[in-house]
Amino acid sequence: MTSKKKRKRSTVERPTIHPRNKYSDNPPDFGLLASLYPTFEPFVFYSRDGRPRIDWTDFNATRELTRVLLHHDHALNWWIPDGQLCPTVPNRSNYIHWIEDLLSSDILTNTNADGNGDIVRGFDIGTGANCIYPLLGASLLGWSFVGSDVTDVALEWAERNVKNNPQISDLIEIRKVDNGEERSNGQLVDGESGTHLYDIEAIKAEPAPLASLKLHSDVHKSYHGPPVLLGVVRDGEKFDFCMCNPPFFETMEEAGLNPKTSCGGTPKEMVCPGGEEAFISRIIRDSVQLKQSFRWYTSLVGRKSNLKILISRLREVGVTIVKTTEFVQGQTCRWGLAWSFMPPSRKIISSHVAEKNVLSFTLEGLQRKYSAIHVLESVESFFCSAGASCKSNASAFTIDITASNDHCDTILKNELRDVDEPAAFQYKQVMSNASCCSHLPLNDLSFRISVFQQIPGTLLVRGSLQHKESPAAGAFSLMFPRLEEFLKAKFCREKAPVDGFYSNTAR
Ligand SMILES: C[S@@+](CC[C@H](N)C(=O)[O-])C[C@H]1O[C@@H](n2cnc3c(N)ncnc32)[C@H](O)[C@@H]1O
Repeated sequence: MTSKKKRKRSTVERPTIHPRNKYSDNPPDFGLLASLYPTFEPFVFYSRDGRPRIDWTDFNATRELTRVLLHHDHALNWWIPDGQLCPTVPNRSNYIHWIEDLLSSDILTNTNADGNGDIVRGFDIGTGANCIYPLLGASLLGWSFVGSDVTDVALEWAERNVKNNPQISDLIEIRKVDNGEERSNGQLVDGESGTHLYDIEAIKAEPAPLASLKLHSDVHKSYHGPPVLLGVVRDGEKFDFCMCNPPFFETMEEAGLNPKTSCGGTPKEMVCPGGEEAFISRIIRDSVQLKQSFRWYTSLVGRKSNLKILISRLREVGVTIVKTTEFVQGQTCRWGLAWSFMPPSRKIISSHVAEKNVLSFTLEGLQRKYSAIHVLESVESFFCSAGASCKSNASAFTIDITASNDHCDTILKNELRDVDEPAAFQYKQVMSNASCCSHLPLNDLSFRISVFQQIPGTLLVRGSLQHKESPAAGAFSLMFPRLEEFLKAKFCREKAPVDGFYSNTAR
């Protein structure tokens, strides 16, 4: 086995996780679970360093892991049929804890859905056969749920998973979404036609006149599928929140199958026309009608470019608040998006300064021959060529960089000579460069660049400043766009479709 293939267990490699997550201090111990659960034991093997592992590309192994974790740590009985989307328990728990944070924050006036301050009531849009969010929310926090879905298999298995847990079954209702043509609130709905945690944005949106529900951005992607909230939420119902892990993709090819994991997922679970942008836009449109029926509307978002589009839609419809968070899960990054129409209970102060400490961009439409490791090497050459010190961790896909004032100055004063020369990457001096920064603060700048795979052909590059209060933070903000420019020029020059996967940088 090469050294690259050896994956070291370290705090960097472990998914960053919510501090209240059961697994934040105690990641699942496969060895212990194998000794306790004979059905799990055949899936565990030991690598040369003696650590117990499972084959993440084996659906049966990931499903059995989820089953034993839910049993061992949450006292839940659970199962799904072959091929259905298999949730990872630590990751799904992060979303639950983020909602818990939203509900307990003093951002909104603190009246809960049932008005008596007791039971939290949630709505899980597309609960799936696995019914994971209601099961976790009910067992961890005593929340009650309506879990909706459209497919027979999801409804049947979600019901089974609820009934097999009598201790919480009273808390969960599985609700069928009619897949036919129906009218709701006067709208025709088409029938047939998918850590750490920290806020990256907290904005108080300006209410906009709602003369029409037609959004400017509707020209991009629209949803033509079964009802989502409108027509599913009943008259007079109130909820504290809704949550959703939407069908992310527009086609099954786009969904690809991450060769590193096998979490299953049928086309009906993973795909919807218009992908997540269209699906979440429908939730937004429904929320405009349902307004204060929910205190918080939330959804997962799989692509950062969509997050930006969706935030601008929310600004258009006059929500009172938008919150976002980033869920880092191994090499995958997802975002949480939350909004409300409730009056905020206090003035929200923009976390603008904090945002500058974490910057990111996506590289979309990567040519097939390139992977995260090539991007990582180029990041290294970008900074090393300016003299900065770089310590890379290929297994965690990160590079820690320390740059002096002079190194930053070199980067900011220069432009790329030829991005096709990766090995001998050079800078060309441009003395008249207007954006150069020759009077940077003297402290060294330390930051980490991480590369995450989002979906096949799309990588997320994230830079995080190690010392948030560093006086050199401004230099970091100036250098990062240079890195983006460099990597995009090198890796995303070809915008042609690659195996059915299209770049959407122009959106
Ligand atoms: C990505 S899966 C999420 C399943 C589960 N919540 C999880 O996180 O593993 C998306 C689910 O949404 C369901 N779905 C698609 N359109 C829907 C709609 N209009 N209303 C409710 N569920 C829908 C699919 O059947 C699928 O079960």
